[in-house]
Amino acid sequence: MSAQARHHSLSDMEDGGPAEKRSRVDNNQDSGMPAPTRVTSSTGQKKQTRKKKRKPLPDPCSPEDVLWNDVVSLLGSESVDHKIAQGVEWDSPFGFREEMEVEVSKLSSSGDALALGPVPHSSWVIITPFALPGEKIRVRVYRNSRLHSFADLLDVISTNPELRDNDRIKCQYFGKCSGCQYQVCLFCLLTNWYSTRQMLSYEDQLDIKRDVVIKAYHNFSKIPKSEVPTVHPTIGSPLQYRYRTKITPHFDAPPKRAREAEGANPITTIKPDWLKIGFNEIGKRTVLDIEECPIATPVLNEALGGIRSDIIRNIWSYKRGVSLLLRDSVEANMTDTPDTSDNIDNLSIDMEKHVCITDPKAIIREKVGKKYFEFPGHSFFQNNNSILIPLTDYVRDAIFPTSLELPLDQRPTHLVDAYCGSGLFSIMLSPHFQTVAGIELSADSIKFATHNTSLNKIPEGRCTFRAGDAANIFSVVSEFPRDKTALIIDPPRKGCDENFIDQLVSFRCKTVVYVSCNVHTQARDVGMILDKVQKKDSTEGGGHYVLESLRGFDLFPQTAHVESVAVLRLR
Ligand SMILES: C[S@@+](CC[C@H](N)C(=O)[O-])C[C@H]1O[C@@H](n2cnc3c(N)ncnc32)[C@H](O)[C@@H]1O
Repeated sequence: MSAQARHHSLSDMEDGGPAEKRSRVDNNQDSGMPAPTRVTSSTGQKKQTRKKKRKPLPDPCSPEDVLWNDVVSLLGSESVDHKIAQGVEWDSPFGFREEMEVEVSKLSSSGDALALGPVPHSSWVIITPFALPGEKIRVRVYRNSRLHSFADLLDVISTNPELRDNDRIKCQYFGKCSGCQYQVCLFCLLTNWYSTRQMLSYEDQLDIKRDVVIKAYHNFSKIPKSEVPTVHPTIGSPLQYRYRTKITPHFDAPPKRAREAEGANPITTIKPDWLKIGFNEIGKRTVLDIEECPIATPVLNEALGGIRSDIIRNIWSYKRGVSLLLRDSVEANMTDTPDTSDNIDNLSIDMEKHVCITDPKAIIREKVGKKYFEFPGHSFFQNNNSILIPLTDYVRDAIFPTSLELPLDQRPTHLVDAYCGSGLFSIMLSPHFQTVAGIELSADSIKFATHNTSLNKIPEGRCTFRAGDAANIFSVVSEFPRDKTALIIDPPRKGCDENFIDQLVSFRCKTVVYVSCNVHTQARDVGMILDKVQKKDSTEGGGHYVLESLRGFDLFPQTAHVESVAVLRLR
């Protein structure tokens, strides 16, 4: 669900009480309809006419669009088409703060409960957080949209014992905190990203994430069903709590009235009531005070206490709110040199000494298997270290499938790493290639990707990195032997642009492994690649891609997000 949609804004809550709000929703302002215009009738009385103006439809593949597809799938496309033909798809039967009981039918791709409205409004969908399929719930509507309304969960009247076990919830802030939304890369801010799944067993979480991958390819890839492989079970994270290596809690500066009441600015050790240091409260713009975050690594939680005390002591000196950065870093140990052999077997990282770094300019160090990665605190690195060996091994095995049993002289020798960050895939897989070329937009990350090749003593000249738009890599690697080249793509949430895809289609190397934290844009891009390659193949020859495999990786346990890996092979 979109951040916009979930965060029923302060104005929703503050400007006017329920009655005023109720009339606003009845007038369809919240549902994208314009305010009624007042005209004077022949009797001199004012009456209202309504000019219908449609709200723009969501951008394809946006979180709103993903949700709309879930709504259509629950209502059935015939019923939806019928409502649209009647022009009533924005006419919600529900008013602001209207309460009702519904039964949850399924979960949306962002992890919210979808229910049909109570009879006679069962061709309208109600969307609520924290409830599970099969549960009877009481909800209160706070916003209407196209054939659906968003509602707060008031009560779970009857639970689904097959799915829900509240004893599994390990976080005291569960149900209130939207913190994870603020802990991921910038593009993840566009989506709601919080811990909604703790009441589920881990196996159920993995199954649900597999369904998200299936649905994404069904709704967004435009690939014929017969050409979409059976999605493999989601690979679980070795750590399901204490895994996040980066958190970004925040706090507001003292409000004016508190400053005035305080007079001077004394140093204090007692936290004023208004001071909250943590993550946003779900559905609000207020901060929820967080003393520990169970999905963050232990060193971050240990540091959080001291950081909070420092803020409390100096709170009166802050003129503005602050967003903090806490990153888990392996302390540099000169006796612990990176492994230079071609063996990238996993080593336990438990022996490492970890520290919490808060300076965005400071260098963070992570260890993945036997390799080290250094990068500035402000730059991108995957946030769940515990699953990086399974993930990079999986990508390696996709490029060198044992099932193909290729003779040595036909094995891939060249790797292209698009959107390479500070070189994770390039460096982890470098022992298996003669030549690796990476590209990445952030010049800082590229500086560190190059540094990481020396840090890991990768033979000189094997890995080269350049800063720039990913599409620029194809002119650099034009001499690579296509039948022995593999391409890894790991773009941000918005996916690849069409220029990149066009050049990929012309380049057409043997294997493409597409890793993505947004399976919906991945499905769209993979569909486009297959389509464009097929058209080119039918006119120019050169082979077409098949979508060989699809699988989710749980980089984000306890949240609704899934990392998806698609493997394309040229035939
Ligand atoms: C999901 S991260 C993956 C990074 C890396 N593969 C890793 O696993 O650490 C996506 C990366 O794409 C970079 N990026 C964003 N837009 C880009 C573009 N147009 N061209 C190249 N890189 C881009 C971002 O800076 C970010 O480092």
